[in-house]
Amino acid sequence: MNGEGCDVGVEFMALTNNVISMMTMSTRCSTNVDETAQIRKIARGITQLSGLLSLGEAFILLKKLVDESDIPNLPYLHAVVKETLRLHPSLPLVFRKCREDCSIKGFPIAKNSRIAVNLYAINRDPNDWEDAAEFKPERFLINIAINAIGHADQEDMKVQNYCYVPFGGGRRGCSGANLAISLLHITLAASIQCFHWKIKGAEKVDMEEGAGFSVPMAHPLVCYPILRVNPSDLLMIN
Ligand code: HEM
Repeated sequence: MNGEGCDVGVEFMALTNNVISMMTMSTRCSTNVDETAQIRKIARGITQLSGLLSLGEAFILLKKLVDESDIPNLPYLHAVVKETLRLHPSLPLVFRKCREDCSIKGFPIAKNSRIAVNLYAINRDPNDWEDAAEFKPERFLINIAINAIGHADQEDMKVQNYCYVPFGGGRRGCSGANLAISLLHITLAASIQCFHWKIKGAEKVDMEEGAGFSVPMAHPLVCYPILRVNPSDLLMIN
């Protein structure tokens, strides 16, 4: 599952990207808490072992339409969303005005200067990220595992150290980050659970980046949903 050359990874990355641009989609409100813990453990195991290829199948093991209560048990989904936002932040540049004279890495910045902070470059800095330009959701799984045994979450440290900044940072950081993340997870999870995605006219998604302030895809993603599981059948099981 390493690298942007991986078909499935790239497909999902593009799909996640697409979901990011559909942030207005509403999410279903969860009313049921189905404690199928064993099934969730199996799903999680499969998801971790086989990566994205099995994600849809793992979801089917849940035997119900995935909802918010399942999201904490889907580490690979978290990892894919995180990695996609790392490589393709929706807002690659943010701007600040300096309130006083300062210096950044030895460069003097005069009071009232306007500076652009390159989030895109920070998220791909090879000093902070191994194989920085590659799509490797697994890098976040390692940290989830570390977290599970009670050590500090390295990715949280990266957020604190401003190495991972898809939502900007500081006082003017994105105030919708939590909402965005939860919408992304649930929308992506349900899209994967219920549909196979066929890419129009290609086997692989072309992730080449085009020109523009938001660094859009050079070749916009067009894909067709093919029913894997009927969502209303899953809802009836609930
Ligand atoms: C994946 C989805 C999203 C991404 C990647 C994203 C990213 C960002 C970034 C990079 C900034 C600039 C932060 C900075 O200057 O340091 C920002 C600002 C902001 N975002 Fe988001 N955002 C997302 C979704 C949302 C949503 C869903 C909402 C609201 C419901 C939202 C509300 C805001 C607001 C109000 C600001 C301005 C904050 C300020 O200037 O104080 N964002 N966002």
